[in-house]
Amino acid sequence: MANRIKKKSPPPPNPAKLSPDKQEDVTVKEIVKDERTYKIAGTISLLVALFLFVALASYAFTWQDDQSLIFKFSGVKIFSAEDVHVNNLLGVLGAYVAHSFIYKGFGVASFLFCSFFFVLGINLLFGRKVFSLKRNARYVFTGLLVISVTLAFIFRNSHFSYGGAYGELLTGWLIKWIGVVGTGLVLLVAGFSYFVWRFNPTFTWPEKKLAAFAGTNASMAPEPQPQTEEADNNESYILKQYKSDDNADEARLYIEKEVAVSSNKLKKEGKGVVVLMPEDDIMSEYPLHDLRLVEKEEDEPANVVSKEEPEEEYREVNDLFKLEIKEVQPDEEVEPVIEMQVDEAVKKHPFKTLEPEEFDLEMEIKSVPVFEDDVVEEVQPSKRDLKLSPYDPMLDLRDYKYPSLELLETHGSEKIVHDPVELENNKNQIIATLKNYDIAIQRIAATVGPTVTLYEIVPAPGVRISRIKNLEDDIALSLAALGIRIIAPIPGKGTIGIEVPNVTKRVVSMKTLLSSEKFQHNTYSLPIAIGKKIDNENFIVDLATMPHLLMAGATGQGKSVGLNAILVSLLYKKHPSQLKFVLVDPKKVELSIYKSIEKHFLARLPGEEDSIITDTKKVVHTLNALCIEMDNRYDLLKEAGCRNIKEYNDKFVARRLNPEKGHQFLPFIVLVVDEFADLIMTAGKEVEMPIARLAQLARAVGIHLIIATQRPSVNIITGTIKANFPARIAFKVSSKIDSRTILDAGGAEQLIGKGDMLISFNGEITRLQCAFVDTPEVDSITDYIGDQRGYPQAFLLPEYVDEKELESKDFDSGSRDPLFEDAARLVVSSQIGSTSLIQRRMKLGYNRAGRLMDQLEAAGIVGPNQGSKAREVQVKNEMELEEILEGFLN
Ligand SMILES: Nc1ncnc2c1ncn2[C@@H]1O[C@H](COP(=O)(O)OP(=O)(O)OP(=O)(O)O)[C@@H](O)[C@H]1O
Repeated sequence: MANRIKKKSPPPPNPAKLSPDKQEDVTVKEIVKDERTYKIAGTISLLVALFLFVALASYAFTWQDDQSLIFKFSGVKIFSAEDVHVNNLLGVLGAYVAHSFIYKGFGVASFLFCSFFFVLGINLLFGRKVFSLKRNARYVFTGLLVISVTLAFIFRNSHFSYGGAYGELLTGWLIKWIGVVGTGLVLLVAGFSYFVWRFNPTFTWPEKKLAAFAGTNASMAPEPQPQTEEADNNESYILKQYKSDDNADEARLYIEKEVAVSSNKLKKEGKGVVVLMPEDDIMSEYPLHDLRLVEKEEDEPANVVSKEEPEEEYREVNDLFKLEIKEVQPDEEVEPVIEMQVDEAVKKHPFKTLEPEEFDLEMEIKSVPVFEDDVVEEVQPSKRDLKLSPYDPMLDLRDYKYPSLELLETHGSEKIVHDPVELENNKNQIIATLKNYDIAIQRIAATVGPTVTLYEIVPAPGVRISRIKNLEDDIALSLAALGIRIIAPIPGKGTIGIEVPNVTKRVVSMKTLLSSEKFQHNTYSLPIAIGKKIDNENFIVDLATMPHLLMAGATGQGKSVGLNAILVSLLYKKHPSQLKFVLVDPKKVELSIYKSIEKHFLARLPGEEDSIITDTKKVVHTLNALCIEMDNRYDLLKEAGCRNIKEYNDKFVARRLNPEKGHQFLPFIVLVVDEFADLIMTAGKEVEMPIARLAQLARAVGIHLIIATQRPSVNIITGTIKANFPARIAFKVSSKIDSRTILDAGGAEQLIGKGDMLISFNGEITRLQCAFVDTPEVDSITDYIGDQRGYPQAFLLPEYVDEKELESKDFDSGSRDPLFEDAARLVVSSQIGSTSLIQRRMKLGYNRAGRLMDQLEAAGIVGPNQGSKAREVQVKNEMELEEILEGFLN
């Protein structure tokens, strides 16, 4: 029957039978996971804490009677005994527990158990880490040991068990091993250490704290840094604590206690000052002490290697130099590659090796480039190898010494002055302001820079970024600070940045930047140290990759200092043979300090007196001359089959380009214009066109432009100029429009001046504190360079002849060219009557060189034109020439 029924229709599953299994599983998990379980457990834990506290406290008053009762019933039996009346407020249980904890356990120190259950209860009840349980457990454990032993020792003759059984046991051992005095001393030190560890009292002599710390933590301390003792003290203290326990609560204690945090030590940890709120914290209910402190890395000062070459290198250089002079006997037909004085000496002593002292140091001594083309079959292999050793352009000024860092000064303190109170106030203000507009945030972190602090905010999901951006002014108002800048969002980070100026600003010294590892050891062609980023990283870039720089800022905001910083960086890294500056200074004062390095680093037009160009007309000529130089360089590159100056110079150094075919080592040329607005106002297109042309094309041939202006308006910085200056610097400007003109973005009007700047480079806008270098420092650097032996004159740019001027000027063929004497000396000393020689050596245009040659012919110095051959030089030596020239004077 039953079977039949089954076959017909199986009975429906009985839910009552199936469900219990499944439910049981889920319920256990759910119960464990359920937050109510935590809350109940928390409440129980709090109750235990309270129970313990009352029982222990009560025991202190009732212990005598209760203790005798417990002994009477020999422990737990007291619970089953009838007619027992204990005095403890919590009855038999209270009396028994208190007796177990105090008498049989740790004495008075047992109160510490209350704190453990209290912390556990609070954390469970509130569902988050209000206090650190781990830390508390450590304190409780150590406290139990130290306090119980200490009290047992002090009250060892008392009836009340102050130290409990454990305390008394340990004290007994200690007294046995090291005597009463020894135990007393050990306990004193242990008690004091525990107190310091637990409460970290502030002592009035910071040096002492340093010593104590250094002594006890020598193994943890990072390698020593060259810095002040005081700075070391503060920083290591905080870091050590933070490092030893990666716990926000731990850090809190020290942030609250330490006011100033200096930078150098912190940077060793490879981090920056970043203050973080815990991930899940929201809004201002959490005070600053929930923040975490981390330090960002600052570039380590490099082991500055003196640029002075070692003795051996000098010897090598000299050997090479001697050999080259001996080997390269100028062919009669070929223009000599060394200067006349050297030629003469070699002619007189054809087989004598010249010692460097035999030259007049003031005359131009050119190292002799020997090139593959010159190597003739007869040259013996060994000599040939020597001849082909790489050409060194520095040999011309082979004893040039680079300026040393001692010429620079450290301005103010290098410490990051980081005031926790200021941080807390700003953070709370930001959070409160955002809260007023119903903007919730998830997380806030602060990075303390030299002049501004960046607060990075992660908004709660669903908050529109534009809303925060629109509150810029409100936040500025609530922080009562100028120079608030909001970056929403920070590119590549997904956070919103609020930059708030620091109350105490730090000057970034040029010396710090130049002594950094990054500056000392980089492979940049034109390294420039501009300043420090907000995270204290040094901003050092290659001008050659920029490749031109536009700089703007209202008057007095740090432009000139910025220009000096760039020029000084280059002077520290480049040899005079590698770099030339063309300085244009319509204001006439700013760049005049560089006059003393004229014969080392400056370039000028032929026939000009002054290397620093202040006259607009001459600026136009100079810019056009630079364009000619650019074209000439392109011709050379084309001929050499090179794409850029680096390839070309490498090839030249490897002696694969023949100087007789016009090839030469090409120094970089950096054009600096201090006040561009003045030039545009007076010369307009005449200036704009060559600048635009240079900016478009000159990069590959090693000509770079740095142009500064006070007035970044659209009629000064035109579209053509802007399009060709991808790297731009803005110091504080007076309006948002100016900021847009220079950076294509607002923000520069919010800067706070004194070197606070924004740089737009590689499509990113970065806020920097510009490095500070004072005029006396620049003076001492230029004097140091200027006092050394230089070239006979500034580097000559090609001559530029303004066709219009030429036409308007009625050229008097009777009067001699001002360069006549120079040309005559050149022709006589080289004994080559060639127009192209004059053109090349004197950097003149063809017309002027031709005219000079005609005048030389008329004066009887050279013979008539002989077609493709050079003219005959009729004056055979300089004495004869001097007589002729004197004759002209009379
Ligand atoms: N990087 C900096 N760090 C600290 N202070 C600075 C910095 N740059 C400039 N200053 C301060 O600002 C002053 C003015 O700077 P600077 O002469 O460079 O301004 P400027 O923009 O060139 O002005 P102007 O256009 O009138 O020549 C300096 O004398 C100096 O006190």
